[in-house]
Parts: sequence; C-alpha cells; structure tokens
Amino acid sequence: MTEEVLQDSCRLLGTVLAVQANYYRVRLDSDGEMASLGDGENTRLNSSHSSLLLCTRRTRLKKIGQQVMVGDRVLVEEPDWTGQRGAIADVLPRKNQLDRPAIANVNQILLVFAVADPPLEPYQLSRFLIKAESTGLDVVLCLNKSDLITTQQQAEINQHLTNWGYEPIFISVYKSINIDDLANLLKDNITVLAGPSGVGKSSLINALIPNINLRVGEISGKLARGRHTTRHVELFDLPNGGLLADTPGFNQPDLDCTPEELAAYFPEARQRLAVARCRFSNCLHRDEPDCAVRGDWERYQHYLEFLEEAIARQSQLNQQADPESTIKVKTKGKGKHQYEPKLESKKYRQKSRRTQLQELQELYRESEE
Ligand SMILES: Nc1nc2c(ncn2[C@@H]2O[C@H](COP(=O)(O)OP(=O)(O)OP(=O)(O)O)[C@@H](O)[C@H]2O)c(=O)[nH]1
Ligand SMILES: [Zn+2]
Repeated sequence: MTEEVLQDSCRLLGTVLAVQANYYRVRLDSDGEMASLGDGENTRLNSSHSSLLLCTRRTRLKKIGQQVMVGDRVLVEEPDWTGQRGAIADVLPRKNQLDRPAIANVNQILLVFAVADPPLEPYQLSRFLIKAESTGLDVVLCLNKSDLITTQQQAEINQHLTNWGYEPIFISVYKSINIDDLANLLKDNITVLAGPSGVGKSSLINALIPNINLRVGEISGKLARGRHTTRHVELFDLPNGGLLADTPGFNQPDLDCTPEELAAYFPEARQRLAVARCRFSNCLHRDEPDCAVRGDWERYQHYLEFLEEAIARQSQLNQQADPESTIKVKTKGKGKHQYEPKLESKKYRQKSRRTQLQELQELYRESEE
C-alpha cells in the first residue's frame, strides 16, 4: 500500500515517535487527514496536543508478525480524540531501518562538533565523519561555538572542510547564530544526532526545541543523556517540522569497516574514483602502481592511518584470536582450543548481511559501552 493510496482513502497517517511497552506514541500528519471524519470528531483540531495518540497494534499485525518501530509510517484507526488513543492498523514499507537503535526511515545524520572548547581535532572529526559516511545516509556537519573564534579562523576551518568535501554549517547556540538555517536542514527529515561530548548537543537540542524539557518530562521522565543512558529510543518533534533522535555522547567511534571499504567513506577519494580508475580493482591506494586515489589531498594521511587500523583489525579477525571479536574460544577435551562463532552475538550474524546502515547501529553500541 502506498502513501498516496492511503491518503486518497482519507485514512489517518502518522509517524511512530516512541515505543513504550505495548504502546506506540504516534504523531498524526498535520493536514489532509481530517477530510473524511464526520462532525463532532473535529475536536482534535482544537486541542494543541491532540495530534499525538497513544496506540496499540491491531491483532492482525501481531498475527502476521508485523513489528512496529520508531520512525515507522503507520495507518491509524478508531481514533479516540478525547482519550487520545488509537490503533495501528498497518505499517507502510520502510525506506530503511536501523536495528540499534531501532529507528526506521532515517534520512540523515547531524554530526555536531565544536570549533573550540573542546578543540577541533582533525583526526577525531575524520573518524566521526567516516563512521557517519559508512551508514550511507546523508551527513550534515555542524560546527558549534563559533562565538569562540574569529571570522578569520572560521574561514580557515571552512577552507579545510571544503577540501575534505564538506560544507559545514557554523552555528553558535550562545549567540543564536544559524540555528534557523540548521532547523531548515532538519525540516521534513528524520535526523539522528551524533557528536563527541561537550560540543553542545544538549544545548543545541534545547535551542531547536525550546519546550523539550516540558515535553520530555511529560513523556519519559527526563531526556537521558551521557554514558549511562537507557536504550530508550525516541524521536523529538521539531517545531518547524522534522524529527530528531538524540544519541549519547561518545568520544572515539571505532572504525570497523574493511580496508577495501574505507576509501568510499572519504568524499575526496570518491571524487577521484569518479573520474579515474586504479589499475587494480582491489587497490588499497597505498603504494600500488597507477593508483587514482593516492595523492596530496589533505586527508590522505588520515586515510593511510585509518587503513592501517582497518588492516590490523581484519588480520586480528582472521587470526580469530581477538576475544572481543565475533569468535569465541571453546575449550575441548585436553586443553585443545577450538574457535567458533559466538552465536548469541547479534553483531556476528549482522556482519554476514551487513548493510551500510547497520554501521550506525554500531556507532550507537559504542556510545553505550
Ligand atoms: N561558547 C559556547 N559554549 C557553548 C555553546 N553551546 C554550548 N556551550 C557550552 O558547552 C558546554 C557543553 O554543552 P552541552 O550541551 O552539555 O554539550 P553536549 O554535547 O550535550 O555534551 P555531552 O552531554 O557530554 O554529550 C556547556 O558548558 C555549554 O554551555 C556555544 O554556542 N558557545
Ligand atoms: Zn588506488
């Protein structure tokens, strides 16, 4: 069933913002859906909170094993406007899906860094960018605390990041610089926010959603942030449209791509590969002859360093000796060791059918560990 068909029949369509026990908090689309409703049902329009319905999942969906996750577009039936209840009758096909955190239909990642305090560290920024790129989603790079640097310094940072293939948006939560521009980029999208600790993510969320404390307080007690967060996933409504999922702060995301994948996560390398080819299809762009990627681009050293890391990681996995890897050692008989996959490790099973989006799940996992 497509969205058009559903809208034609004037059913209620909405987006799942949170899942709590067996209930789904659904925000109904703001327009169009009232047309088919009879008189007396319009009370919803007069109440400021009424487009939020607490819904159950129809038995039919349970029977066919249809899960409902945060970010899902759903068809709601039997709205009770007074009690703010409803029932989810159908789930529209997902554009994409992250398993951890469980969010469907994510459009982009908003990566937040600060230009100062904490200082902008190129390698750390690269690491986050690569991790974000590996999801295959669009990446919006936002640099906060621009109030702490001069225009000249900002121009220099901007030049570097342009060389890297990005168009950063410089903001200051303190001075309300470019917050509206950023809000515009988030409009009509489902965005997942990420970035290291101390760059101003909480401050930014408060600036983007002025009533968030109130709202969050109403719904989930408090906006859990930092290392000791629950795994509760929630999408927050942005006042001008769009939904934002917050992530806890973390400092060094682990790069777990293969050596072969790495170049694709550098826009500079992608640009080079778009116009030329390496002699070898499995070129790692180090010292191979006729390499189209190797060169004096600014982050080439980052590439080499991360490549070493990826190679080391891979050989570690190949040796099957890393206890943190997906392999466990099983002691057999007289002290003989045998390696076998840890079957309880979801990570292991995901590896074999990994999509780029699943990289993001790991980004979350690291942030929680
Ligand atoms: N100068 C300046 N400081 C800011 C700005 N935005 C936030 N800060 C400060 O930066 C510090 C960290 O801000 P938070 O919002 O807690 O940062 P965070 O990214 O949420 O940090 P974690 O919760 O550790 O992930 C606080 O002292 C803020 O007041 C800004 O635009 N300019
Ligand atoms: Zn090459």
